[in-house]
Amino acid sequence: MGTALLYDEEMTKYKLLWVDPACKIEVPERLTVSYEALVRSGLSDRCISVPAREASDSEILLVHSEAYLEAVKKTPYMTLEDLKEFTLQFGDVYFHPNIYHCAKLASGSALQLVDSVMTGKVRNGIALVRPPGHHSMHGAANGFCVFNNVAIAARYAKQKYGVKRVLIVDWDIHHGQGVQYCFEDDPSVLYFSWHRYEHQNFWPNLRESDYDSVGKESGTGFNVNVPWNKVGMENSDYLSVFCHVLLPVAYEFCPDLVLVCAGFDSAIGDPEGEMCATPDIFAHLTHLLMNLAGGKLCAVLEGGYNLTSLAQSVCQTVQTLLGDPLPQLANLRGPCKSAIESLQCARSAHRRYWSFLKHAADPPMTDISTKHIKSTMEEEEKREMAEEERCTEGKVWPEPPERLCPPVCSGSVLPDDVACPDGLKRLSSSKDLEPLLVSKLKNRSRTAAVDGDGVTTFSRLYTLIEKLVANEIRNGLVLVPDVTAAMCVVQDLTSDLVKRVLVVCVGKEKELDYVTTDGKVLVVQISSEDNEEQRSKYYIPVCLKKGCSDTSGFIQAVFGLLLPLGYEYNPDLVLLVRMPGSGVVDSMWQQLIGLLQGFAKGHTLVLMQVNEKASMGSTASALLGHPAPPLQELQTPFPEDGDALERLRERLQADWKMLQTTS
Ligand SMILES: CC(O)(O)NCCCCN
Ligand SMILES: [Zn+2]
Repeated sequence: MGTALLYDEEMTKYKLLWVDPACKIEVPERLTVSYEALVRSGLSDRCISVPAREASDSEILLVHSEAYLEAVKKTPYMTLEDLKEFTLQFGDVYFHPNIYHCAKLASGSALQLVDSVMTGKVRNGIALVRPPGHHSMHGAANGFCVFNNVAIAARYAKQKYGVKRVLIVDWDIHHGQGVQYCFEDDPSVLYFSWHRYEHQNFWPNLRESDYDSVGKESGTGFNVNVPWNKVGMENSDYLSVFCHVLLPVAYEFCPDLVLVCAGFDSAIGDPEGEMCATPDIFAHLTHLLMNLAGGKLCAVLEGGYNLTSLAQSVCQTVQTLLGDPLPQLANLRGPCKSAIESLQCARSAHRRYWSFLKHAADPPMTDISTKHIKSTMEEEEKREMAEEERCTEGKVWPEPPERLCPPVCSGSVLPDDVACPDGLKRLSSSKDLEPLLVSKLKNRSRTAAVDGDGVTTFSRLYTLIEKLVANEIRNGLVLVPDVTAAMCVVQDLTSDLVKRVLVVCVGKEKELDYVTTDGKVLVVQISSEDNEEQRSKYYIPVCLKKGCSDTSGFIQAVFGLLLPLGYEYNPDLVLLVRMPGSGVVDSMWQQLIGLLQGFAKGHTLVLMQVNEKASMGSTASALLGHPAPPLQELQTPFPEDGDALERLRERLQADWKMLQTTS
């Protein structure tokens, strides 16, 4: 299924008609540069164009009061003076004779997007709209927003499609207080927002934007705020919050629909955010949400005021929605001190509501919600300040790398008597291996026979790896008689082809004897085996008491450990090995394959034993980019597992900065 794109140039036909420094950045060009970038890059042609429409009164009244709607209805007939007068009652927003029309189109576009996704016409989509929505409230316009597009869409989805649970992810750099107020007592809508806060010194300066606003009454726990108390946040900070706060909660919540308040003022160069995350981060943020709700994701534009980074960020988001390979994110050095404090506060504020955060540490000693920034700046903060100057001063960043789609998505190497799953391209060995390599393989692999077909298998394997590295194929599935032997072979074959291989080993393995210490290979093993004494920087065993069949423990290990490690290690190839008898549940297996596609431009090599070929279909489906089915109702993870994972993280965080969640 495809990706919907909603855009209507009518929404460019309003602008600020008087002098107001707070509002001058909200210009029509925001929409035109975004759309034109999609056209120029060829991305718009790959989307399914869906027309905008006006939201009806009853749809707008799902969120707003009649009094407010009636008042806004009068604005098209107001004189300039009346419009100025009318505007004075609201904060940081302006009105225009045509803005009511555009606000109805913006909300209606969000509803069109929900219809397209919920009826299965498309898998996901984005609506390029203005005016934005997430600040507008029941009876008030605010922060350039007139109607709350995403809040209306959430209520509409519940009413029209009986959606039970809606996740709203707000990655705009401002707090969408309008959304928070709308759903804070509603357990069916989980609202997550990060936002520039600076201890309440940044607009809209609300006490309730802090991490301790967790929702109220039956909605307690369903409002997650992550305040940024410093500017200059980078890709590491954003990914850490996704891995250590949002994703565990989102997976436990198990939404039927994901709505994104897609504001791009959280990107580098934006005058409002003053952050340093690069536009390609949105490729990864989008990707990390795409395996929730069976892939049903609706992104609605909110803010974004640097026309260059806005256009780039929109393209990165759409390209991921279309299923293209992700760009590699280089040198992620882990969250900064301030981000860790925010992370730790948000996790500890929510640990009583979300079993995946149950083992989160206590809040930091320093009370970060005090209004006044500490007078004395520690050494670290001085250094960060210097870092910020350099980063926002420069306001230059590299153009996001091109994300080329390999001609073949998934290749397979299978025994001749095994049928190739639909969509996979069976590889035959293009050439025989050099005798030298064959002899190396012979004495390397422990299986007695690297007999005839063994060598054939190895040469096919080599061909597949060569094509992955050459980006002729995105990913591959390999079925072999003995995964352990094959693992060694792959190590040998890849050692001179790629710099870094992330090996994810699912299930226990007799002995893992090929772990390197030079960092060319990082092995993360998830099993019921407690190989703690063998642990080293590049061999990380994760023990689950009940093994891989315990999906709760498994998903916790994936978000709390595997993903942060993977981002920091930044491999050029991912080798995912499914040990026989691992017991991993198929939906979890597909989720894992989906998530691992975020690394190495999607170059994932899945190694399975022939006797597990029953799982080949679901493996192929995940490799071909189909969204993984939602995980069944997740039980509370076993306490010993959650505890062990926290301890393991604390021990590893000296070597791996992306594992830090405590200051
Ligand atoms: C949509 C938005 O969050 O970008 N609006 C920002 C308004 C800032 C007012 N000072
Ligand atoms: Zn914003």
